[in-house]
Amino acid sequence: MTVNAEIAMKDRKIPKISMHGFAERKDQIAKEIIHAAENSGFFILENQESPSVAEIEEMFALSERFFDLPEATKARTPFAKTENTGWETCSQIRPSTGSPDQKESIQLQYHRRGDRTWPEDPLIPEFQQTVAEFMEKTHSLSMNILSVFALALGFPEDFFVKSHDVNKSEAQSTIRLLHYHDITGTQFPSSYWRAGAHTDYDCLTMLFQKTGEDGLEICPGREAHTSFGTGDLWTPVKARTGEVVCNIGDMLMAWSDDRFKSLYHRVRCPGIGEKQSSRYSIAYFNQANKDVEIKGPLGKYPAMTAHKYILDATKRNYGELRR
Ligand SMILES: O=C(O)CCC(=O)C(=O)O
Ligand SMILES: [Fe+2]
Repeated sequence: MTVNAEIAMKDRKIPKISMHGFAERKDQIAKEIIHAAENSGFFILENQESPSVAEIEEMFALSERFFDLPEATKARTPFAKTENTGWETCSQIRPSTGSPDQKESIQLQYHRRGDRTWPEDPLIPEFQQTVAEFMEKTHSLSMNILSVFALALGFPEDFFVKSHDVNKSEAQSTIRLLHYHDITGTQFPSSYWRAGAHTDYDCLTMLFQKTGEDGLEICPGREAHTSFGTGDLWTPVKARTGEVVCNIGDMLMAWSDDRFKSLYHRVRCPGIGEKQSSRYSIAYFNQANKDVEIKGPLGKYPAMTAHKYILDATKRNYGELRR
């Protein structure tokens, strides 16, 4: 690659798509989304009606209150690999790095609210309701985007809406609140990351970030959902409260016979001299219900249930989960 091409990749703009007037401008917005999914894999939504900037800020404030709880309290809802729910800290070792992510996170599923996989109500009384409402809003926004993908693949418009029914017991969609610890004064070796390079294994991730809390980087150029190599040209994604960073996951890359790209991404560990205070983010992973069969229109890959797809991916990604 020429030097100029390398510079172009590093400075590459992530497409920004305004959701203003989605119902009236759907055809235009759909064109932009499909172009972004086929070419960049990552795109940023702005001006969506819901969740609003105020609702996103409220969700971040709640997340901060949760992570401020004592570790022993948070550990009462431990991460369960087979369920893909619960709280973990500095325990996820990505296959790409071999060192634990410098973060803590809690994963929750909508249909399981109120059971042992959610923190008990009295800890933060409004936690469950606020998180559930935020999930509902983010889910609806996700379904708008997934409907666009369904039509582009030749499926009925509600195809992915039906396969991502979060009210059913087979649901697998998950929200993940993330807190990257304050590491002020610590210089981690270069093999340490806040989140090591990985692809997401869902259909579509909706990521919320906070202005000033940068660090996310993406790597373009992945051609098959089964390939694990990464390039070394990373593009930073600026964090802005209110925007929704969308990225295609491996499940949709498989479902689209590799037409829509699921890219490697990572979160840098800032070094001494950089802003090393806490970073918060929120990810909503749209994952098809367990019993749904993933089968692309061209049949490039053998059909597989979404249950097996997620189980295989969690084994790969949490295989070395440290306890
Ligand atoms: O925190 C971020 O910005 C990215 C998180 C992420 O990629 C993930 O949890 O899969
Ligand atoms: Fe990710």
